[in-house]
Amino acid sequence: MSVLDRIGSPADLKELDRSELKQLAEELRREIVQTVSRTGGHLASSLGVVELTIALHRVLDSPRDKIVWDVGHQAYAHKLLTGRRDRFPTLRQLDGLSGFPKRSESPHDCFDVGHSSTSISAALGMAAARDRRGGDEKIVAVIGDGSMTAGLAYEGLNQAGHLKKNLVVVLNDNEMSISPNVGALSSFLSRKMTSDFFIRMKKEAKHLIGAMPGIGKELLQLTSRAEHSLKGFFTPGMLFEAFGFDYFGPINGHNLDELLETMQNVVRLDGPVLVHVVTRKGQGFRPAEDEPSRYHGVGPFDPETGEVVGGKGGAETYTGVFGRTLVQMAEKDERLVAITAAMSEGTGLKSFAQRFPDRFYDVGIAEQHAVTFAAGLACFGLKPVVAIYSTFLQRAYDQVLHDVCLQNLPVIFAMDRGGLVGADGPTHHGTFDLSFLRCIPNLIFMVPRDEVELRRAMETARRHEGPFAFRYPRGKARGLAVDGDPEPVEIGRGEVLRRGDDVSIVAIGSTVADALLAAEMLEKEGISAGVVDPRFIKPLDEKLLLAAAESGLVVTVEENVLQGGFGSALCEFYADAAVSVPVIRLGLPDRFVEQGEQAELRARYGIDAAGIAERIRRAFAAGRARSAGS
Ligand SMILES: Cc1ncc(C[n+]2csc(CCOP(=O)(O)OP(=O)(O)O)c2C)c(N)n1
Ligand SMILES: CC(=O)[C@@H](O)[C@H](O)COP(=O)(O)O
Ligand SMILES: [Mg+2]
Repeated sequence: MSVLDRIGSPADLKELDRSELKQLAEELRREIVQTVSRTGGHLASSLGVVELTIALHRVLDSPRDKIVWDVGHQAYAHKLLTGRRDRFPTLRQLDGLSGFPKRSESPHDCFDVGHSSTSISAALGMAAARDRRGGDEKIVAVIGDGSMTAGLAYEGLNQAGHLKKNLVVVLNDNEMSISPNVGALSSFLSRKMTSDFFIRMKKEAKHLIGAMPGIGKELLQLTSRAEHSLKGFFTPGMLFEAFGFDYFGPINGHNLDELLETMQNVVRLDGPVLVHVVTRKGQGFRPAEDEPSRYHGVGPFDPETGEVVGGKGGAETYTGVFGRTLVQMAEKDERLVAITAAMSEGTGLKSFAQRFPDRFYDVGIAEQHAVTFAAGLACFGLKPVVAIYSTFLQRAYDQVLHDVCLQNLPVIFAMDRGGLVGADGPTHHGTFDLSFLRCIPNLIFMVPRDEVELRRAMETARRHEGPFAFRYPRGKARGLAVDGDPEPVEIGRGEVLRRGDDVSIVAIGSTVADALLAAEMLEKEGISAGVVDPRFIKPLDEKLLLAAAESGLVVTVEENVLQGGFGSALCEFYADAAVSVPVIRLGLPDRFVEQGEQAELRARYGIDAAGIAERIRRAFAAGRARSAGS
């Protein structure tokens, strides 16, 4: 029987001796690699915190005590130790175990996550609530150095230092976000200390200077000004101490003895404490150690060699088309600059960064800043392209509205992962943007149906002197030829793709292809369906929509929530124009959609070709039944 076989709940960890704990770390890593090699998932981050997870569960009493994981993409060992081993093979599958902590999944998951940098605020809220009701639960937030680049984390630190609640923040520092971590803070944290003695010496020198009666404060300020010669006095701890935290570290996050000793001590302390743990992303699996970005979120791979299976060949991804086209455009238009919030791989900006290093900005996980930074660039005549996942743009809503659109600034929002993203599930589906952007004045919003149209959207956006957004899906494009310079489209002009007398299917973005397939199916059954691509969510092609109504039945299709989405826009327009026509709206319901493959989810929610055809078939069957009855 393996050590892992003996762990039914975290309480069982307390029965193990130290050597068994080390054995457990190995077994957890093996189990994670084996499973993720089949399911895909966030491998490198999870491998990096195996010892930390064991130490926390050994010292704490979960679920009474709380571990608040930031992002939650590193929580696989936590899942395995908290009674979910039998379901682990279903990780990230339809109706399976979530890739992130989820309160509905286990009492050991105390906060739902997926987006970053929430852990300190959430943990502080729990600590404040605990104290109001007079509890003594221990509350620990675990946040990565990448997630510490977000302003939200500092808002939490700031209030924690003020409230002085008992709270432990573990900073898991592996010098990596998805790509190597960026920014001044990252350089500060990774300043290497040469020995324990040296660290202590610096700390004591700082305390000594600061404590000098009368002049300590001034002297400390002086030392910071004389930056060059006295740089060595400053340790990462000073930053957190300034926020009112007691700082411990840096400690080796793969040394269980060191971790256990530190955690045992810090959870007993009063007030906010920060433990700086240094780990290696991908620890224990060579390919992931060597290429942590590649194995951050990885598809199925060979567990022996790490070689990723599948994925190669076939059509290029939308992301690839976007990245390649942006480089091509930037060669000709010097105003174009590109911005990412820590997602240079995911948004396809790697080649742009290589080709135009001084026109590329990775701002860290700081979506709000990314958008306002773009607004500033635009004020000085540049044309910033904010390449961002739809789901992460949610973070920067006010910046889009207040800093860009209100001032009518020419910022381009290239929204990747629009629509259903698949295995990451509800935290990551980009299924709200049609609704939340549609209501913002000045913004032009196009949803290209394929890669040819994506490139045309980019060119249209480049020429437009105001805010312009376009969204495109995760995954492979349609394999169409995309050479040469893209032609712009007329803003607000859609297209009739197929004529039909009985029903008009008005489909937007990636749903257009399915609408065309559905129309073909229906034709064989004697239903003549037209297909219209309105191209723009805003402004609407009113003439085209009026013409669509002439068929006597309009069906809208979108990969977005129905509330406030494209179908709503069409109905509002028909109401305002006093057009009376039955409209059937197909899209996502008013609830969070689960994880699963994109195709599985589209089928489940009836927005694939079969679903669209079936809904129209039913409408005609009901119509026939009605006329038979009258
Ligand atoms: C608001 C938000 N923006 C971007 C992301 C995408 N993302 C997920 S993990 C990650 C890097 C996190 O780095 P870190 O916190 O250091 O964790 P590590 O993977 O290094 O353990 C990023 C950028 C996200 N989840 N949330
Ligand atoms: C945890 C997180 O937010 C990212 O790692 C995300 O899972 C990336 O998604 P893609 O795989 O679509 O790039
Ligand atoms: Mg990191």
